[in-house]
Amino acid sequence: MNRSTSTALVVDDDEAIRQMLIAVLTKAGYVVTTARDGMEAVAAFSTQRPDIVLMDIRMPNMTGLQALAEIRRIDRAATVILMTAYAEVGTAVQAIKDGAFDYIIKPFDIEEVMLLIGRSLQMRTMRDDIAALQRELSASYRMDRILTNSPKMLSLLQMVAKVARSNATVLVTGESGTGKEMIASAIHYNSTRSNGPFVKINCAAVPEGLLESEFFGHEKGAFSGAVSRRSGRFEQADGGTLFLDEIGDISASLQVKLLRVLSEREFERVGGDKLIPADVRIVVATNRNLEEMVRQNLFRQDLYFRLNVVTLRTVPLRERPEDVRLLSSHFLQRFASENHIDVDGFDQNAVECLMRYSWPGNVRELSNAVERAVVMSTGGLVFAEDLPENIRCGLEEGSDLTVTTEPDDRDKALRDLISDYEARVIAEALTRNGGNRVKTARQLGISRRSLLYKLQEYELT
Ligand SMILES: Nc1ncnc2c1ncn2[C@@H]1O[C@H](COP(=O)(O)OP(=O)(O)OP(=O)(O)O)[C@@H](O)[C@H]1O
Repeated sequence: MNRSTSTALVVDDDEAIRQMLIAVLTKAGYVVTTARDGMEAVAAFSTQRPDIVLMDIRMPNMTGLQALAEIRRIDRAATVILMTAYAEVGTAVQAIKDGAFDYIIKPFDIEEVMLLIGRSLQMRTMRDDIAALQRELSASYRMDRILTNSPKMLSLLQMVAKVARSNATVLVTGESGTGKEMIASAIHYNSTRSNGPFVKINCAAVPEGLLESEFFGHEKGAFSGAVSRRSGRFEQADGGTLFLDEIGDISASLQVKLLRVLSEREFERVGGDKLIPADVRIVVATNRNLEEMVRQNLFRQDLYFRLNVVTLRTVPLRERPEDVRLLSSHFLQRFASENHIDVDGFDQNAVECLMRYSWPGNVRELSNAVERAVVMSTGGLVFAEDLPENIRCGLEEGSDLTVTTEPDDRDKALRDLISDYEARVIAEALTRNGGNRVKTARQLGISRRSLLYKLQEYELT
């Protein structure tokens, strides 16, 4: 903060102190206004919003403490320094608990006052910077960062917006790489907890024996290796959202403990006996079928019910071909700029490959494929040859579209083999889309007219 433009409000019923502070602060470059009691102070604060308030505690009409409460009601981030006689230090300490920045004891040393004011303004600048950073961060998780042209995804995002407003526990299900974590962060950053922390833990990535301490923290000496007290993710997420990814992977005993926190809203650190309140909104995700796990007694039914207050299902990429085009262009631009490669777009064959492939790894796989293609390209257009081989051929692992040459195929010309393959791909896509030619053409990345032509050519009508 630029000190020359900082504003200060001096509040004291003692005229001499007011004059003295006006003189010193003005000399130091502050713009100073004054008030004679708490009531005037609150009125001045609400119209002028000074950067700092220097206020006596004992004043007529409204005391400094009452005024502090009123000022904090107007702006919780107000910076207030209280002035007090030695006998009132106990009250001043209480005032700090109530949100005052600090206090000074009268009679005070003017240098000490200036130092304190400087420090408080520094803190204020830091706090503003952090808030701006948090806003930026939350903006980067805003829903408009989730790119989609798919009606299914748009209705999912509408649900996300509704759910975000509540405090309900949310279960996000869906295949790997479909954006479950993105949905969880969108819930957090669009909720009333968005200024609190968004803490995540991948339950499958932490060894089973350590997961309980990762969740709840531990006391010093709770187990060998617990050399000091450590807070867990529940504590770190206090006032915010805790995202438990791969929840289907937690042990039976941890399921019991999680159920307890969800119902009682408090927990103990491992090796501790103090109950710690859990002011945390829980979002969990899994790509496993929890219902089936419940049937097989692998997941507690009561926990499943607790987690399943609202379920959001992400949409696999193969069910939203419109997003393949949108996301591949987005990733192309992103990776081109990150790698300083001058790329204009995809060549038509590359687009066809991208549209034809069924993306078992979903958006993550698409992002990796485009990154590779951009890196492999020599600039200009990205060609099919730049894509990973399986995508170039429209194959995913285990695909029944594998091209095998039958004994009588061996004599066929390459052109005929390619035609046979193309006919199979088109027939498959047509079946997948229930015979809808518009959808099939869009998915294959070819025009409707060329689809009709190929249908005739291959007698697929
Ligand atoms: N609609 C989208 N728009 C932009 N980027 C997306 C979209 N969906 C997913 N992504 C990106 O794809 C990647 C995978 O998404 P995310 O990690 O959220 O998936 P996930 O379902 O949680 O995966 P996993 O189950 O493997 O943990 C991330 O880099 C994410 O930013």
